[in-house]
Amino acid sequence: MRPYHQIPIVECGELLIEIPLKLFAVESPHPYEKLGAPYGERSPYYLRQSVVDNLVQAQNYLHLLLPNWQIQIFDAYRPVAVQQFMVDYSFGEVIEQRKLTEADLSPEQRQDIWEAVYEIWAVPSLDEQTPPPHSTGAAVDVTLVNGTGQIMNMGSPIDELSERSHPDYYANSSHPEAQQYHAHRQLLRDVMLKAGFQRNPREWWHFSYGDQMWAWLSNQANPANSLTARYGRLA
Ligand SMILES: C[C@@H](N)C(=O)N[C@H](C)C(=O)O
Ligand SMILES: [Zn+2]
Repeated sequence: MRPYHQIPIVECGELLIEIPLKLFAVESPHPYEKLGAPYGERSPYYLRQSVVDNLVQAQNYLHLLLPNWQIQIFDAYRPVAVQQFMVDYSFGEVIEQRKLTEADLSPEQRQDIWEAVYEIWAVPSLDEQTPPPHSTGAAVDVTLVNGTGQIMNMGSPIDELSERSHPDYYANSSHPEAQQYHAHRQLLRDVMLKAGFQRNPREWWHFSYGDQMWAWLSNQANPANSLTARYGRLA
């Protein structure tokens, strides 16, 4: 359980709709589809209606500052089966990086690897009270692309299992490159928050609107609020 799982979900029934991809840059091929994640008939490029509206708004704010830049969509809707697939895939990746063999793992090593995986991945829970954020259609993983179509360097790739994923990892560095990374992360955060999103405190790329994490972060930022989540799990 994470603290945000205490937030009640009052499902509003809003539709999951296709993201108008022609308005955005898009990571292609889709990073999890190319790994064989089991989307079935579903597409990752769907979000709840208000979440799409806010994403368009975020890009409009970006255009006021930098007319030719774009928000690049890395991932959006993620069925629980895909969440499970990605969690298992990441577990395997850590084993490989550490040059271990799954059959030989001690219980402590296994536990340590799961802790590393769940630092950035949500548990693929089927409990309706604790849905993975992306399975609600409220969460989106994004980055920035400049006017010449180059993906901005944020100082770490999306989904890296390391402290570099923390949004403020480069905040106090005196290195000019690191300051650039932080400036890019702040720009992305500023336009997304202005459009109503909240950012995951552990990941510079993960934003959501209307889910439990969003309500919890909004309530933390303003203790006078007692927001509930408007989106629960879809599948
Ligand atoms: C790992 C990253 N892509 C992500 O989406 N993390 C959040 C917490 C999630 O799994 O919902
Ligand atoms: Zn995410």
